[in-house]
Order: sequence, then C-alpha cells, then structure tokens
Amino acid sequence: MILLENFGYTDFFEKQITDKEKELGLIPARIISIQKESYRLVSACGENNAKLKGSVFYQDNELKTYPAVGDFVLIKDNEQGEDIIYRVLERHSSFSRANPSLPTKISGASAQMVAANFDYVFLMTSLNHDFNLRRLERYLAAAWQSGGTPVIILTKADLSSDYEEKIALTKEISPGVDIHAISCYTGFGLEALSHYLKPGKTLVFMGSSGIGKSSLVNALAEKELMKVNTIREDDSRGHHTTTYRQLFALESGALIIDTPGMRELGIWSADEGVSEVFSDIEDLIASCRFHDCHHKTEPGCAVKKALADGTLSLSRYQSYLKLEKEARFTAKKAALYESRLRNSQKTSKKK
Ligand SMILES: Nc1nc2c(ncn2[C@@H]2O[C@H](COP(=O)(O)OP(=O)(O)OP(=O)(O)O)[C@@H](O)[C@H]2O)c(=O)[nH]1
Ligand SMILES: [Zn+2]
Repeated sequence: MILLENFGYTDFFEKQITDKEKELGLIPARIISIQKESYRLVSACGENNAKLKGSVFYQDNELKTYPAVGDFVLIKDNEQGEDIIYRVLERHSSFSRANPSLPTKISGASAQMVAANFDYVFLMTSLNHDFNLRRLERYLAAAWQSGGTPVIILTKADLSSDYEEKIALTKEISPGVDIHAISCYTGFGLEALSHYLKPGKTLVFMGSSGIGKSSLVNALAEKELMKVNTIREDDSRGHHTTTYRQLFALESGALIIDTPGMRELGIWSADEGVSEVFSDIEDLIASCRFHDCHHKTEPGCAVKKALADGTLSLSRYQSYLKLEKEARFTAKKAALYESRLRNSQKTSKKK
C-alpha cells in the first residue's frame, strides 16, 4: 500500500473531502503525468491510468477545473482498468500560462495549468553570461503569485570569479528570499539544498534553457534519473511506448514537477506578484502626496524624491513600470479569454 503522504498529501486536502464523497468510496490521488487527455496518477492503491468522469467534466454549463500535474484529485479506484477522476481538490499553489490563447475546444486536459501544489519554486539563473537580474525579478513576481516559496539558485558558480558580488546584487532585488550559489561540476553549495529536499515536499524549477536544471536534478537524484523517470505504457494500438513522468521522487523523498509547460512559462499575469517584488516602490507610491500621482511633475512625489536622492535606482523603477504594464496587459487578456469562454458556453447551451 502506498502512503499518499509521501506524495505530499496533507490535512489541507483531506479536509476538502465531503462525507458524501467518502460514502461514494472516492479516494484521493495525485496526478503524476498528463499526455493529451490521459492521466497517470498515484493513490493508496498504487499507480494507474485514469480518465475524467464524463458526466462531471464534460457538462458545458460552468467552468470546470481540470487536473494539472501535481493536483490532488478524488477518484474511484478501478482494479480492472482506468481509475475515474471525479474532482480536483483545491490547490495551495499553482502555475498557469499567463497568455492563454483560445483553446480550440473546451474539454479534456486544460492546457493552461502547468503545475500544482508545489512548496518551493527554484528560480534559476546562471552566474556566467546568463546572469540577469531583470529576469530574476520576473521569476520572483511569478513565484510569489503562484503560492509557492521562491528560492534563488545561482548556477555554474565554478564559471564565475565574482559570484559574491552577484549574490549581493541579487539580495537587493529579493528581500527575504533564500539565495544559493551552486556548481553541479564541483558539488559546491549542493549540501545546503537538502534543507528543501524533505520527504513529501514538492519543488518546481523556473529558468531559461541551458542554465543547468537537468544537471541539478541529476545531481540531487544521485543516480541516473532518466532511468527512474520512465513509464512503460501500452498505447491504444498495443504498442509499448515510453513516456516521462512529470512528477517524480528523489532519493530523499522530495518530489519534483517537471512539465513541458513549466519549461515554456514565459510572461505572467503577475499583479500581486509585482507588488511583492516591488513592495519598496509600492510603499513609496503610497506616500506620494496625491493618491493619483503620476510621479512626473507633481509636488510631494515620493518616487521622484527617491530617484533623486538615489534610494531608488532608475533601472529598478523602470523594470517596475515595465512589469506592471505587462501584468495589466495579461490580466486584460485573461479577462477577455474568460468572457469569451463563458459566451461560447452560453451559445452551446442554447442549442
Ligand atoms: N561549468 C558548469 N557547467 C554546467 C554546470 N551545470 C550544468 N552545466 C552545463 O550547462 C549545460 C546545460 O546544462 P543542463 O543541465 O542540460 O541545462 P538545462 O537547464 O537542463 O537545459 P534544458 O534541458 O535546455 O532546459 C551543459 O553543457 C552542462 O554540462 C555547472 O555547475 N558548471
Ligand atoms: Zn508620485
């Protein structure tokens, strides 16, 4: 029997199950990978494939939450075939693609949600030429908004002679966030990461291609992970196919979510996130004399004063403005998308 607690199951999820659902014999499970509309999950009964309960998920009268990798769901176990997924339990953290293009049909695995229920977000940038504070600011905004705890990982420390200076620069933009410089080549700094790699804790990685995510995962896994990380499955024609698990356990018992969507994650709808990262600037704005201050010509402008006396750097203020504009833009897009979705559902109901 598998203990779902080892897969991150906690009271937060247990409390959401109603008596009626228990009477129905529904049990919790965690989604470990999604391929098109086929789900793979783990429950007390072991690993199995699963599908959505049609009468629940394919009614088009309201917006449904579709499972993402990392989600806890309620299922009816089926020893003979696929388990049936009844409901997605409320998430404590999640990442979604912030620029939703309209799905061609409203069904199946939602393409928008890319990871759910993680504890830590490892924000990665390398200490060599990829080192980029502006990008880290964006990652931070997204991480705060996701509900996970950000941890900054500066990779390839062996390639940088001035990494202490870069750590200091990073500290300035990330008050209260843990920062670790590491090297997968020399093993430098890896020991300290064990603090986060506790049984049942889930991690996701955010960072551009080539900064050393796979190398870190392999170093943490301490054995050739790709071997551990494959699932052999029969496809519909009975062929054997090999797919990669998108949520997997390390030796330490910590869990990692690595989905294609997580890799693509680009721009964010980071309204709240922007405020977290730029709380110093938001504080300044709050102390401008006029509440609708444009920080241009108004008297008593705290932003202009801080820029003038150097307590706020121009580049930081500019990245705040840029990110804020982007967040407003994506929020608008998301709202438009939802209203279109609602309209299309209304019309299909009339038929
Ligand atoms: N010098 C040095 N090179 C590293 C280190 N970690 C990774 N690399 C190299 O950086 C390159 C990219 O590493 P990966 O681990 O594949 O990076 P990734 O982020 O998984 O890249 P994608 O798979 O494209 O997302 C490889 O050539 C690694 O050998 C390190 O600590 N030091
Ligand atoms: Zn002002």
